[in-house]
Amino acid sequence: MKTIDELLSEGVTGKRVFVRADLNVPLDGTTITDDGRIRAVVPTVKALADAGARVIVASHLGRPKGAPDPAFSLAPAAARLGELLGAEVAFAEDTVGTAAESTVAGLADGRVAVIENLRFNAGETSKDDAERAAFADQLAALADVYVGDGFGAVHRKHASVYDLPKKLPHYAGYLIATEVGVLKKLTDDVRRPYVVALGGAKVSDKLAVIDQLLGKADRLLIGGGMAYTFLKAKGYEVGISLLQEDQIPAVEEYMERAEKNGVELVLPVDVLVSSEFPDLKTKAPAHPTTVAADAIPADQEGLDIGPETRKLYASKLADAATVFWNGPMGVFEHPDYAEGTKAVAQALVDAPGFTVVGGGDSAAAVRTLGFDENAFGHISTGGGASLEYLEGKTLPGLAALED
Ligand SMILES: Nc1ncnc2c1ncn2[C@@H]1O[C@H](COP(=O)(O)OP(=O)(O)OP(=O)(O)O)[C@@H](O)[C@H]1O
Ligand SMILES: O=C(O)[C@H](O)COP(=O)(O)O
Repeated sequence: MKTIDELLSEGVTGKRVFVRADLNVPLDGTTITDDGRIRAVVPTVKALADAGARVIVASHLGRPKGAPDPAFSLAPAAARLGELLGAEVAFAEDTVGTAAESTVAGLADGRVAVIENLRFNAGETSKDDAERAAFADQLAALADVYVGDGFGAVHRKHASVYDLPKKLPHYAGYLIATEVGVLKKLTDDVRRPYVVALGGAKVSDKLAVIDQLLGKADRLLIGGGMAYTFLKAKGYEVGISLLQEDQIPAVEEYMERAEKNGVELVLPVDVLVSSEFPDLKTKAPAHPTTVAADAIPADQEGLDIGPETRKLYASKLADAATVFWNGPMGVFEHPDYAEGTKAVAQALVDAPGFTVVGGGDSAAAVRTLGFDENAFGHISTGGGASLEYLEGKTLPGLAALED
């Protein structure tokens, strides 16, 4: 993989450099609630700009349906990037076409532009190779060189991640180099006990990872939205909790295999439930009830792990030599459902070993709940991406940079 340092030594003055970042930050309306992913790409953007490149920063945000949707505009992220760089950042209101072309044409050497959300275009995420390649051609027309630095999205076979680097000279940015360097430590010679904690909401994406982790981790702690498919597979009723019904047979097999292989698969023993998802805007009191994991009422959903589970998970992390944690334990954005995530974060801080937190929302949770970033071994910008890396999968965005 060629790195950005090689690009810089070749000289970039006046070159149009396309930086594929992951600016998929949590938003409350147009307010960014955690700018960690923007800060993470600053070293790459700054180095290129300082060397006289014309920098085009591109990213996805959320999961719009292949068409413009103002709720997912990158305009707030562009403004924040400008503040962090201490320089004006131009914003193109379209990803490709006239608006993007004229913004890029107007860039002076050493200046930066952000183009609108890549996923406003169906070609970005298309499963059709030709459609993706056609969109990548449009993106390629904007630039001379490609720098991949959106670690959080390298597991996606998307046009800007996988197809575009094939069309331009390509290099890995500083963030990707750092992330891969740290995660490699967890795949090469991991110190034991190795404990993995999994939660969050992208259940279908992340359940498959457990298949591989069963051969690697000593203990798996399951929380967040992920837990209810396990509880259901155990024969419990989960009410209206997040559930991946089609994965139940796979989860049953994971539980059997864990037992056979001597991997501790730890599930919640109690959960906080409510009949309503909380209002994350007003943060109005949600008045949840604590119930045993096998007593979730039919009309209620589990939204955090309960107090006994918090203690149990803390005890399972207390002697860990290596920890990887992805996915909040509950809907931490609401104070009534933040205690589970706080307890696991605190247990990582207290654990004697090397701790890695991965994921956009997991990293945001750690910071917004008031933890010191330096208390963790590494905070990765990638959730699904880091899990798939640990799984040993070939990640499209890394493979494309290696080619
Ligand atoms: N029990 C639950 N029910 C519904 N949503 C939940 C539950 N527990 C956690 N969540 C939600 O999960 C979301 C985060 O999940 P996600 O899988 O996106 O994690 P992540 O750290 O951002 O990883 P990635 O980077 O892959 O997106 C949070 O917004 C949180 O509110
Ligand atoms: O949040 C993430 O994990 C990355 O930005 C990738 O987003 P995605 O899961 O919507 O592809």
